[in-house]
Amino acid sequence: MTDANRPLIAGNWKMNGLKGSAAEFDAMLKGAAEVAAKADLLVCPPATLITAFADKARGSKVAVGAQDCHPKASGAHTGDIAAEMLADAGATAIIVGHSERRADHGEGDALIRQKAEAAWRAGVTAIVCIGETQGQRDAGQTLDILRGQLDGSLPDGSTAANLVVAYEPVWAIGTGLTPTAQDVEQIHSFIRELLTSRFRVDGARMRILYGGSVKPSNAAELMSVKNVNGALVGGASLKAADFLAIAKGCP
Ligand SMILES: O=C(CO)COP(=O)(O)O
Repeated sequence: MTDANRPLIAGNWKMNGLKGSAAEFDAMLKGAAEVAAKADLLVCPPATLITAFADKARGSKVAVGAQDCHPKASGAHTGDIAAEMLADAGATAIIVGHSERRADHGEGDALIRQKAEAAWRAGVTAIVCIGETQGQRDAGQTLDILRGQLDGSLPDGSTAANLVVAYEPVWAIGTGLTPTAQDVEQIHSFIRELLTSRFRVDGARMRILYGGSVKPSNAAELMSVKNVNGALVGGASLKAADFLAIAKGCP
């Protein structure tokens, strides 16, 4: 069941992890069965670890994903990785449009939409990230920014099965700050309205994850907010105990 009725707890390891991190991933695999009733689990390690992790995870309750892809399937793009390569390595989902890529690599909505389509072409789910910066929030632009990012980066043809939206306020990432539950509810319901008006039944069933300083201590509160259908977890996804505790916090 890949829809809003079942939470997804996704770990984004960002640029962290060496071969030695396999022990932490093993601990996640070991504990996964215990939390499987609560949520689907996805771990997105750096690309260098996808093959090894996917091999380990085969037949387990943990899926393995990637953090970015190139829009094209192959060609002269030194250093880039195609969605097809990630799928071949064992990834079943690809994060696209993370704010760190929007900021570090100047990625815009049109490119992110192409990357989401590339994920589909490779047969995997696209996890599209959106979120406002502190400056945009202070200027009262949050909803306009989110509307623009959703309109621009979600392809036509998005369904509850092939696309997940992750709302990650940039000011909450890695800072220990989180919006209040009321703010999260307001923003997720705004996102839900936009998804439903554009994608109809699929928009109503699409998962909307919250991301930004999710920890075991705040997971239960955030995950019980209406229209929060899981979490995209950065720092706390690097430790099996924390990652599993966040999944346990799902209602
Ligand atoms: O960016 C994030 C996940 O993609 C969130 O990171 P933190 O959980 O470390 O704040």
